[in-house]
Amino acid sequence: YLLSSARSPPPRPPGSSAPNPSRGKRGYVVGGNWKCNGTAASAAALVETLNGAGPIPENVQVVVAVPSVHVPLVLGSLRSDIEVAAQDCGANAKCGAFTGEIFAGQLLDLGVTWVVLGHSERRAAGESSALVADKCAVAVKEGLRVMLCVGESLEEREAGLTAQVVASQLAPAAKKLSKADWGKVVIAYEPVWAIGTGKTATPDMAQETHKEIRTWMSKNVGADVAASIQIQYGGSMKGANAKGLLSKEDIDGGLIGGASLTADFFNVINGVPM
Ligand SMILES: O=C(CO)COP(=O)(O)O
Repeated sequence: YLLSSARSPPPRPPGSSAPNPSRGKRGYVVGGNWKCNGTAASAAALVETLNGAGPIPENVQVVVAVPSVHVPLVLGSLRSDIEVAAQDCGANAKCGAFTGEIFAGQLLDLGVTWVVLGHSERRAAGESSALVADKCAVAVKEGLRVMLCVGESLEEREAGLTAQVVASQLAPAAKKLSKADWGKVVIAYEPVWAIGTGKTATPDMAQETHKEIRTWMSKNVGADVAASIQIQYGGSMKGANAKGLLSKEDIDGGLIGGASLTADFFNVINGVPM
């Protein structure tokens, strides 16, 4: 697939947010998931808000996941130190007769550098972890970076199944992806009960699951990958609660829904420890 990126390359290569010496090699990734919100006019206004917000700290990589229909508008107008993600892509490994799908290579062709995969709202619409893993493999092969979302329901948490659920969501990806592929992946831990509900996991609850994810990755993919992979927290994260979450050892950023549609997104970004 011929790539002719419409956007000049981002100033920082993927994955190169500056390290914080106290946390090994990992910098932070803060994603804004706009979900299925907005019009062309409101997307343009949000771009203006982001363009006018202050500088981004050295140790943070910022990405916004915008509705596919708004990708060209955002790529053409957004400040170049924020990267652009799609919210999904197809499992098809090429262009062709796949009505309604978007091939990962088509996203790269536009200048999109990331894709969110396996969001709970897509899983609720019927996506299996096996399908999500297939999509991850195609996306990474084409050169996209992936935010791979996992997370348990309230029922599962109350039954003590959180660690098992996230492991089962990661397992098919672990079968499909090589260690090098994992270098292109960020895991977003998003407990379903915290998404859009105003109920945030406490920093300690989130840290516990992030640590379990890292331990699982160490056993099932490799200690090196586990040590370097960035794990974002998502679920009612906003400026007011970001600092507490981001101060935790295994929380390497956030994936922000509602608050990413407002200037509060930058309060999350600025909540990252220096
Ligand atoms: O789903 C989310 C990000 O992907 C989180 O959404 P909220 O921040 O609106 O809870």
